[in-house]
Amino acid sequence: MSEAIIEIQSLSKTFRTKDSEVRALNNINLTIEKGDIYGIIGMSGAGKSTLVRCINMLEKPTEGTVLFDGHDLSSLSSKDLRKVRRSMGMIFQQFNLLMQRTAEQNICFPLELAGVDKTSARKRAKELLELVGLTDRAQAYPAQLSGGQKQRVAIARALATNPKVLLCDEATSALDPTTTTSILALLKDINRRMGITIVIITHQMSVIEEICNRVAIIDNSQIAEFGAVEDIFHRPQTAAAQKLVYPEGKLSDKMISKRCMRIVFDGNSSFEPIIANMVLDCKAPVNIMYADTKDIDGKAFGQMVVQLPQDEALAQKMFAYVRAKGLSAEEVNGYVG
Ligand SMILES: Nc1ncnc2c1ncn2[C@@H]1O[C@H](COP(=O)(O)OP(=O)(O)OP(=O)(O)O)[C@@H](O)[C@H]1O
Repeated sequence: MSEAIIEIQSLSKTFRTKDSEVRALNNINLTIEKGDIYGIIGMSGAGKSTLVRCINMLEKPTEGTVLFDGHDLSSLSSKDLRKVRRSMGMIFQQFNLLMQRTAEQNICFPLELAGVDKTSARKRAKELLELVGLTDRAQAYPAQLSGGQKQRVAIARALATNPKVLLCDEATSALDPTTTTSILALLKDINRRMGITIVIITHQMSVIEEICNRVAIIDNSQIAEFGAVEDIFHRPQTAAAQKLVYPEGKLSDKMISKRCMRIVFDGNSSFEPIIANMVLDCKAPVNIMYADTKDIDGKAFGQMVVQLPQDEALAQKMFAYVRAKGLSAEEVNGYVG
């Protein structure tokens, strides 16, 4: 049975400066369950970083509560809060490593703060360096490491105190696509092997699709939509979700005032030439406005947007054809990114 590890209840955060007030979070309710890889996605300024900082109480909520493993964090003494924080590892976009310390010494750092003796700390650091694939770089300084390697050290450091949750704030945003994939694979492996719950803050839907099982979309300081990643990717309900899921920009100019069908390939169908067969079956041509599909072991993943014929009966026939093949299809009428 699933069990909540983080419960955010009616949480709001207002920043007050001398002459202004910013409501960064407005009535957030969110439950993250043990073992989840939970994505929190939104545009710049939506409130993502504030939310993650409220989860570990680096930022005190103006209203509402955060329950961590059943404990109301705002009711804890600072000593207890420090203890709980050790159960929440965190990694950042800019890695935040200590530049004057080697990889191994960076990993030992939180253990030293927790009062662990040097020998035990070094032993644990060695295990973690092995886990993140950096055994041979133990004595390297951050300046001698690539971005991906630095993030691996940061992950090892975050895991040093055996956290229950790993909070990742734009952890792959400074990395190239290949390195991003390898870091996400490492996080997935850590989640599976160690059972650590992972919270991923990002502005990239590709990150969510790659490793998260659940997602919350934060827009304008509020949760616009949340649920299983598959459901949101197939059927985004709100404008905020659609903006993230649809291939924005790449087709917006072409799609203005055109009636289109978005088809999602989720790996349940083999990659038969579905559009070609639909055209043959319906005896009407279509324009492919956008396609981002990939073939993995003979299964199709990704999405495609095709312009539908003007004729209503033909358009409906095309929807029926695609859905009969077990694919999800929805209309994106006059969508402008
Ligand atoms: N310490 C602060 N004082 C005043 N305003 C703040 C503070 N921290 C954040 N804000 C404001 O709160 C809002 C949300 O910011 P936040 O950094 O949480 O957004 P974000 O979604 O993480 O954005 P980004 O992806 O650009 O980092 C913004 O309007 C921001 O200017």
